[in-house]
Amino acid sequence: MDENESPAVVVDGVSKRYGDVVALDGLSLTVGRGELFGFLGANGAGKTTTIKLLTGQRTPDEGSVSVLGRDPSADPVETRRHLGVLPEREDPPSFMTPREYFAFVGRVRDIDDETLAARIDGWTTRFAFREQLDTLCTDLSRGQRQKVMITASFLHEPDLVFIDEPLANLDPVMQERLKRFLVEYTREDNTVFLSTHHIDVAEEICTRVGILRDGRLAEDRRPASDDDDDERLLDAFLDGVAVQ
Ligand SMILES: Nc1ncnc2c1ncn2[C@@H]1O[C@H](COP(=O)(O)OP(=O)(O)OP(=O)(O)O)[C@@H](O)[C@H]1O
Repeated sequence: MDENESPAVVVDGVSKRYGDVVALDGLSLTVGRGELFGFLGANGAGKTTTIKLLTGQRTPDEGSVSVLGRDPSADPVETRRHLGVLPEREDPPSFMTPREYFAFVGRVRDIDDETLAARIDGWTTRFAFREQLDTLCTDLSRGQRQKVMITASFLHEPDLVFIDEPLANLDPVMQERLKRFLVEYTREDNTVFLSTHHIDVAEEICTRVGILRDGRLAEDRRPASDDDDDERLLDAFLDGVAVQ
């Protein structure tokens, strides 16, 4: 299959252990191009592990993964050129300003100066942080640092973006703007793989949702809309969890 026709993400029978801990146990999952895929699961369910496998930071013990038709561990640097990644709990370099950090990202991702300037302008407008562009990242608030990280992960407008809990630390207005952006971005046939605990957000914006449980995909479905009788996502999530 041509790389441009292959699904955005394929996980095929993947198992991953850390010592005695079984993080993934025969996980299979396919995400098509243009989907806004919500990846849900309890703490420790294996969401971050899955993203690490898909971004070439780990290799499966069994099974295989492919992103955009490529094996990410075979050539992680080349694969990453086509991906955006917003890792959980990561900050921009404390010793750089956002402008310097974006210039660095622009250089390694081959973005020309004019395009880079236009994209930075778009993101600083969307997230209202133009005035912080020349402040050292160490002096930014947590939400401001999160805005910088989100901007950096989308700067090269990759075909596929993995974002882990992107709404963390954003105020409600910024959350709304990011949600709208994600919907628009995937309408242009880009794919977003959104790992989150915000079930309401997944229900609101995702085109498909997977719930990870016991290292496998327990649910793979469209979110319920207000006018249908499908089980709500929260109920589907709670079905597999012993609530005390
Ligand atoms: N480097 C590691 N060494 C040992 N165990 C690990 C390591 N990374 C993850 N694990 C274990 O693997 C399991 C899956 O962890 P993972 O971080 O993938 O879960 P998660 O779904 O992202 O959780 P959360 O929602 O809490 O972020 C957990 O039991 C975790 O303790």
